[in-house]
Amino acid sequence: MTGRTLSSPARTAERSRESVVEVRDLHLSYGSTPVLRGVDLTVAAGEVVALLGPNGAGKTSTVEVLEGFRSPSGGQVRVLGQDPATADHHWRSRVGIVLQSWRDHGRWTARELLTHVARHYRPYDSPERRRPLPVQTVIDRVGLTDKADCLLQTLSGGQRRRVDVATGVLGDPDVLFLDEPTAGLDPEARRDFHDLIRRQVAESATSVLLTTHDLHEAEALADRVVILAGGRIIADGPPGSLGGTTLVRWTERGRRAQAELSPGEDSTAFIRDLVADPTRDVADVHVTRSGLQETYLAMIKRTARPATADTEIGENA
Ligand SMILES: Nc1ncnc2c1ncn2[C@@H]1O[C@H](COP(=O)(O)OP(=O)(O)OP(=O)(O)O)[C@@H](O)[C@H]1O
Repeated sequence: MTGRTLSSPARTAERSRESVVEVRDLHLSYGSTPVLRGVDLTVAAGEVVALLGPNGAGKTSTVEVLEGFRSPSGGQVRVLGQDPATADHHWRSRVGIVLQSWRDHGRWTARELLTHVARHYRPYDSPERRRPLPVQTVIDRVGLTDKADCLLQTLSGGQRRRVDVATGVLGDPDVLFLDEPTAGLDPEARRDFHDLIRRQVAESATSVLLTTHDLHEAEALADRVVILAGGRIIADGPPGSLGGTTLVRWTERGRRAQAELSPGEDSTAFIRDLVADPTRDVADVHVTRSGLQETYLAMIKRTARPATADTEIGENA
């Protein structure tokens, strides 16, 4: 495995929390084409995890396996303690899903659709977990108050996406899978969505796994960012641990020098010591900080090279 992983104390702390999603050595092929080649992934109770990766990396495929909509070629998958492929209706009532594509309910209003879906959650209501949430509450939370009684086919793409999200949270899920939930949303709707997810996690300790191409969203929302590329997880850690390297460049006795500091290192102290050292003739100090975006792009680029060789092996197999 290439790329960065969580430091071991953080990983140990995370493992000690109850795992709501547990994936070990997940393999998935379409025909003879392997897409997932040994994915390991955990989501702890109440944790928000963002799954990142380039187009075609296998994010949707992974989420579909976790939802029980697609059978893996190999590996172990547990969601809320059960195998999604064989889990029962009670399990399904505890899982919220927002797929990438719309369902076709254009001649219904948002309220009609949500009222219809809400009925399916009623048998799973309990004093500990009231299911479903009141339809009007969900409508208000996703910012559809003014559009709740309009036909879905008259709503904009972003408004329809809000309906999808509303459907996903209606059952007050224990775990919520969201496939590119904010694609096509305007900045205000995106912020509303982030607030909705934070509230869902705070009030119901819902665990969330979302796929996104928006690195700012991952940084803003996720406790942990997981990067999928070349069929494997190439990085896994809090957003701050995956970005934030600092490149310090300077000239010393007329020659160029540089140092790359990792996120935990104190760059201010490094620079202070550098310029204070009387034995070194340091000048022209430049500091560049890289965020998650730079780290992500560098990791994807590094992974792209061996992945080409892997593909050839896979095709010959
Ligand atoms: N039903 C299918 N049959 C054959 N190949 C498929 C099928 N679904 C997906 N694939 C292929 O599997 C790979 C992974 O697709 P997937 O949709 O899981 O990727 P993704 O990471 O979600 O991509 P994106 O970011 O573009 O949504 C792609 O190469 C895709 O063409």
